[in-house]
Amino acid sequence: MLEFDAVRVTRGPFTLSADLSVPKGARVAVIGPSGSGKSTLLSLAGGFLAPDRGRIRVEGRDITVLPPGQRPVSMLFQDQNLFPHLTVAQNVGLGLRPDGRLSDPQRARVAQVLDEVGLEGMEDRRPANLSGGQQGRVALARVLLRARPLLLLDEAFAALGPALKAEMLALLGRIADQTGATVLMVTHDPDDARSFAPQTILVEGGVAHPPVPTGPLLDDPPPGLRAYLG
Ligand SMILES: Nc1ncnc2c1ncn2[C@@H]1O[C@H](COP(=O)(O)OP(=O)(O)OP(=O)(O)O)[C@@H](O)[C@H]1O
Repeated sequence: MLEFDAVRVTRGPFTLSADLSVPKGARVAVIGPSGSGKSTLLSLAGGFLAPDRGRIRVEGRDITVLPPGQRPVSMLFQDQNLFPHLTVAQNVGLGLRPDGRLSDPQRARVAQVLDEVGLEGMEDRRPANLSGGQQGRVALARVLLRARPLLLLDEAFAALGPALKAEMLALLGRIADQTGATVLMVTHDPDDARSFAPQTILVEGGVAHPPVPTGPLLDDPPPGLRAYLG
């Protein structure tokens, strides 16, 4: 369970309020017009931004003042957060030990998750020598290895073509099943929300609304969302 309890944050002239909870293991899309505060909501959960008011909890534990690295959270951005000078195996291994000094069992576990995401035989390559889809798999392998309770994606697959994006969403779904993670996914594509997320948080007019069923929301959107979806 992820809770935003009477959270409020101001960035210049912009204020976002969030008073909502997301059940454990849920898959939730975060949609809303550009500049409405979707990334702000994820930054609050990830610890990259501190609220002015309110508390944030994951599975009952107050994480409001914890730094990002100590939160039970993994976050994926569009650039996949890969280090160009490290190999695939080293990039994934960082999910277990930030200093990269893995024990033999940890190394075996890295090899296992690389197999699970279809990257067997690519352990020693560097990110520049991988396709976009393979880079996405490396990032997802790290998420799988970390197995944190909360997974945040900020338009992580927005740059991928439709077939590859569908493949990544399917892999993400398998990883979420395997780890039991709660997933919040910012997307501009209503089809992603429909296919991946039974629930959606609408961010609009300075408010992150509690999650509602995705289909009915998109079938009959409120005026602000309708204008944005076109
Ligand atoms: N570092 C910052 N400093 C001040 N204001 C910011 C900062 N980052 C974002 N904002 C403002 O906060 C508001 C919400 O931004 P946010 O990035 O959360 O929107 P978004 O819904 O993710 O937008 P988009 O869909 O375009 O990525 C915007 O009005 C933006 O101008």
